[in-house]
Amino acid sequence: MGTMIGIIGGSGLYEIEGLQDATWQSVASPWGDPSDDILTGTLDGVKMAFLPRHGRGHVHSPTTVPYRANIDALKRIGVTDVISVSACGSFREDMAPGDFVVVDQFIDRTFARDKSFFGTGCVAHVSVAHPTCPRLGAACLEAAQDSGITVHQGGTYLAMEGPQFSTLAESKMYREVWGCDVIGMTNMPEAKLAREAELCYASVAMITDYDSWHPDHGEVDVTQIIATLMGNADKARDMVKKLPALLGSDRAPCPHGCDRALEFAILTQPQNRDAQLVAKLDAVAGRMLGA
Ligand SMILES: CSC[C@H]1O[C@H](OP(=O)(O)O)[C@H](O)[C@@H]1O
Ligand SMILES: Nc1ncnc2[nH]cnc12
Repeated sequence: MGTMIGIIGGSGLYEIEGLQDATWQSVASPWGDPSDDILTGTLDGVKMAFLPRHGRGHVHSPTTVPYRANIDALKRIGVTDVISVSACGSFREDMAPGDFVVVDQFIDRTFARDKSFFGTGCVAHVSVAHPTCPRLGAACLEAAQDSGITVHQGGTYLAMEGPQFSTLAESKMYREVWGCDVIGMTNMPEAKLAREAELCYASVAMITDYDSWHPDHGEVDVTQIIATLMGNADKARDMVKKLPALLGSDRAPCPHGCDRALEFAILTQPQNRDAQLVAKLDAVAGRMLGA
């Protein structure tokens, strides 16, 4: 099977440049409409897909991003590796605005989103102990370093519901008690859904601010975030351009098993499965369900 890199662009990253045969294509999903059309093309001989998470023109809030449709649509068009690029606040002095962090853990505090493709009539329990793919994360780290970006390896991302930013008390708790490194509003349930869909997933946080805990920086100011994002977006595009050469067009089975996550996860017996749900799972779990 060939590699197809899927980039989910967060706030400030609504398109990427340099794709050969670039086309915006509409992808229908049984899970609803994705955030936008998907830009497909080729870069250095590797197939690429780009989906702006909030839609072009920033239409979807973190709560209303159609996470299931997005992951389903990416898998449906053949994406094998998903890289999320997201604007994030920082809980660490040494992770400064302008820096990137290759996130490897999450704490999920979101509560108003559909978090699974599975449910009544087809129950599955996948492991998300290690929610990101180390192979893909390593490629992102190298791509960022090669682009001259100050990038940190590893970090815990607190996923909050939003859309309001954190209170000072929350910010201090996430930092001092829970030991989180960065905060954002969108990587959950995205990472969990990617695992259910047996896709490798890596997350690159572009630091835009110090959230509200920092005594010298006061509260989060979205105009400041946007200003930082404008500088970050070009860096993110540079990083993306380096990824195809690092990942290559031939794809071996994931050494960490991301592409086999459903192997022993589906508990509902074939005779007890809901036919409609099984049909909706054709792209996500067709390998296991034979749908
Ligand atoms: C523009 S500030 C808040 C907004 O930015 C982040 O979006 P994304 O993760 O898609 O880059 C954050 O999660 C909020 O949605
Ligand atoms: N401080 C912050 N909190 C949540 N999401 C963010 N996105 C960018 N900065 C953020």
